[in-house]
Amino acid sequence: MKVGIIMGSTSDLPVMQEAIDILATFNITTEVDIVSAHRTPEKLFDYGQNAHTRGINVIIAGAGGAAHLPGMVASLSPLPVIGVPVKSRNSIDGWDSVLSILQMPGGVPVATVALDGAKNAGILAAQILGARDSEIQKTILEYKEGLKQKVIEGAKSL
Ligand SMILES: Nc1c(C(=O)O)ncn1[C@@H]1O[C@H](COP(=O)(O)O)[C@@H](O)[C@H]1O
Repeated sequence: MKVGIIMGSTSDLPVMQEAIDILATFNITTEVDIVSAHRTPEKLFDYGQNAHTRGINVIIAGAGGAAHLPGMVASLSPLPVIGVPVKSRNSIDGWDSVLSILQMPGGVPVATVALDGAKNAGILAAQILGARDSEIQKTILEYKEGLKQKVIEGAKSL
């Protein structure tokens, strides 16, 4: 089981690192790459058409600005694509990225997380894999238990 994590630019890495990190804590293998629909269109086509043949099960795609990367990958790949809108430099407060990833036409879904929500993208990818892998699902249940305990402990310290 492997998650492919792609982003439009190395400048997205500080945000996308959170997806890489959370998947590492779940012991899920990731393959990280920079792919841009605008700047490396041939690489985008190759990635979208072949990711599923290379053993990738879910794709997380992050991009800022006119964020065409997640939607274009979704148009080419049979895999589930999770889109991460990134609030990049010169963005219109991140709305440019949010809307261009969220508002996909019918037939080509991208599961869009919150602005800079790479951590949730990683968790969602793990949950998708966990639907078919009981070990991963167990890890997710433990993670959820940890969240619950933190809230309970926090409430006790009030
Ligand atoms: N949205 C896209 C795509 C794409 O969608 O193909 N390629 C790069 N970008 C975005 O441009 C922003 C600025 O990139 P630079 O920092 O490299 O100028 C980044 O957030 C990137 O995701």
